[in-house]
Amino acid sequence: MITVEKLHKTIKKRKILSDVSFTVAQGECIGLLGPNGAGKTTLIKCMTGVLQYEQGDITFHSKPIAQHKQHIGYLSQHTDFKPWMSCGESLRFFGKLSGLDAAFLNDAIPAVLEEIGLKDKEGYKVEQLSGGMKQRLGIAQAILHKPLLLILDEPVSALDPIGRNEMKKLIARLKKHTTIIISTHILDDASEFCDRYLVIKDGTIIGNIDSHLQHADRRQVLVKTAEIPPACFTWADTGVALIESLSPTAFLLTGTEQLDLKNLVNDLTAKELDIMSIEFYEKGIEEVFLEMVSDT
Ligand SMILES: Nc1ncnc2c1ncn2[C@@H]1O[C@H](COP(=O)(O)OP(=O)(O)OP(=O)(O)O)[C@@H](O)[C@H]1O
Repeated sequence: MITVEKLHKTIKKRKILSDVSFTVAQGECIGLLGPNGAGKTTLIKCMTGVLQYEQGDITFHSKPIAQHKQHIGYLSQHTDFKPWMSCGESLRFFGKLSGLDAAFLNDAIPAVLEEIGLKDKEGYKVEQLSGGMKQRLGIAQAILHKPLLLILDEPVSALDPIGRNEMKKLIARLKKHTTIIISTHILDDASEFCDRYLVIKDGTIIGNIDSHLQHADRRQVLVKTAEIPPACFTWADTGVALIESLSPTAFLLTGTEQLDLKNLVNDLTAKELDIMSIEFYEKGIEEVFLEMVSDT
């Protein structure tokens, strides 16, 4: 379990993080979301010990997180590999810096390169790698020592759709045995592997979105019809206050209070509307996020 409690961080006399508190349970995969400049990277740097903070506590299994550095894997926003080094040399260099011994690295490097889809690239120079490949090498460096906690700062930002897809599969594999915190702006991808999201804005956590919760607003119903409703059709007397046409055959209905799906189906069928599907409207993570950051 990771606990961040009342964290405050000031940079150049400017408050960057203010009273940040949250917990992450073992095995959870948490998405850290927020607009540009919200403080995500600063928070991550405080958690990984890259930055000091003037107030607050960060603990991992009840001990200061600084005592668990060997259990943390970190992919920074900008990887810092030397272009003239090969992938294998780079991993060996960072592995040695982390105190990993040569015998361990001999086995671990080919295995991790295979895991992240850079098999056979051990001898490739970093300067020969694409941006996406470099980002994958960054992940390799972060997971080389088999960390218990993996913190990834925008791991998919430089990847093409194929690379993103591979990354999603990799994260899905890693989350089986690793607690993961991911900062990302690519919310649709994150929704495939995150259990929960922390939303940060102006250095403060403004909300927590549980991805298992259905973001359905029971006042909103999405109706799709088999055909364009006839000109004589009217939505009147169905208890619906607002109708938004999303397409000629898709309508978002909003009631002043919770809508009763069964009554609505009966009313619309009585009006001979040819319903193809009807369901409570479920907001996507992006829509929920945008509402949160614009409301506060
Ligand atoms: N070394 C620094 N000196 C001055 N200001 C800084 C420094 N590092 C960060 N900041 C400021 O702190 C704020 C938070 O930055 P941070 O990089 O943590 O945000 P972020 O949420 O990660 O943004 P992004 O999504 O754009 O990466 C920004 O206003 C940034 O300008």
